[in-house]
Amino acid sequence: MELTTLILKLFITIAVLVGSSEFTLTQQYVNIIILVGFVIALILHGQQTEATYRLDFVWKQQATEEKEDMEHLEAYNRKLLANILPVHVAEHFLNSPKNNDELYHEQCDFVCIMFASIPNFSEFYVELEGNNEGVECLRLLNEIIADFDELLSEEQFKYIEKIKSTGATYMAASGYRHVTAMADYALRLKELLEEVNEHSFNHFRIRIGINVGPVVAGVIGARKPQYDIWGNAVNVASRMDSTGICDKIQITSEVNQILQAKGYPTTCRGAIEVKGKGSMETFFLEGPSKSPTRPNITVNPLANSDSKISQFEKPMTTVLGTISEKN
Ligand SMILES: Nc1ncnc2c1ncn2[C@@H]1O[C@H](COP(=O)(O)OP(=O)(O)OP(=O)(O)O)[C@@H](O)[C@H]1O
Repeated sequence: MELTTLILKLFITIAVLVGSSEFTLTQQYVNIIILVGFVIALILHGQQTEATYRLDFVWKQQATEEKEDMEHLEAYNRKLLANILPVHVAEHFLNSPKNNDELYHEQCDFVCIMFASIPNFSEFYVELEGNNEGVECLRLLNEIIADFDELLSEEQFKYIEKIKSTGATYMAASGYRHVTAMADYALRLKELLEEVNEHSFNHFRIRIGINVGPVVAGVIGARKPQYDIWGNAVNVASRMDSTGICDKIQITSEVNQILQAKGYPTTCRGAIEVKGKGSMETFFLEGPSKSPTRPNITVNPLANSDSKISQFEKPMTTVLGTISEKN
């Protein structure tokens, strides 16, 4: 603005001088050339300023778009990670420094572990031309596992964490306050498979085992991290499944003690031989709790007072089978 005023003033001064008789014709030409040069310089300056402003605007817009893209990517990565790992573990990895190769592990004093298998799925799985070399069988298994996953998004099961599914075996865990939720979940799995059988005209049978005890939780692998739990309590839970009976939920005496106190009907199976454990008395969970008002917190006869609250106490977001389901 100031520059424009200055130029105008200069123009007027020159015009006055040009008009005066003191100036010769040559001087007048020189002055006109100077004036024209000045005007051209002014126009060029104006254009340059406008170009700079435009460029600045485009860069700012690009920076905003890139920032938004980065934010979307970060949110997407968080979602992906939350599908693979429990939320608190995913947070740990997101907040830890890059190239952190340290093994992530946690000692959990008391966890409820469940294994649920469909033993006769292997009979159903056949690779034939008619079923797209077995793909149709896998499609049905995927639907069953996705239904099991979907159940976990219900409010009452939010403290249950899916650990993994291996073939036709589904593994989940919960904190010590949620043994009853795990029992309810196991009962729902049975109902769900019955519904699947009705709709698909199949005769799948489910066999479930539940145990409680201390575990070590950790993440194995860097490029394809897998969250898992290990320990004798996990082995016994797996044995409760593998030594179980189809359509039954086999539980250890510790689980039985907790569930009975909460009004769940159970029956004693008697002593069975468990590899690595010898003879174990086990029980079957027969149905839902008969207690009308069942408090959320389960009194745990095994937990000592200074027992650490495991990470399973934290509510987990739904862990769905396929990544795309959550996005
Ligand atoms: N984190 C886990 N995920 C899946 N399965 C597990 C896990 N930990 C233990 N198991 C299963 O628990 C079962 C009992 O384990 P254990 O170590 O007592 O026996 P094993 O001799 O290694 O197993 P097996 O007799 O099946 O060969 C095994 O079948 C094992 O696959």
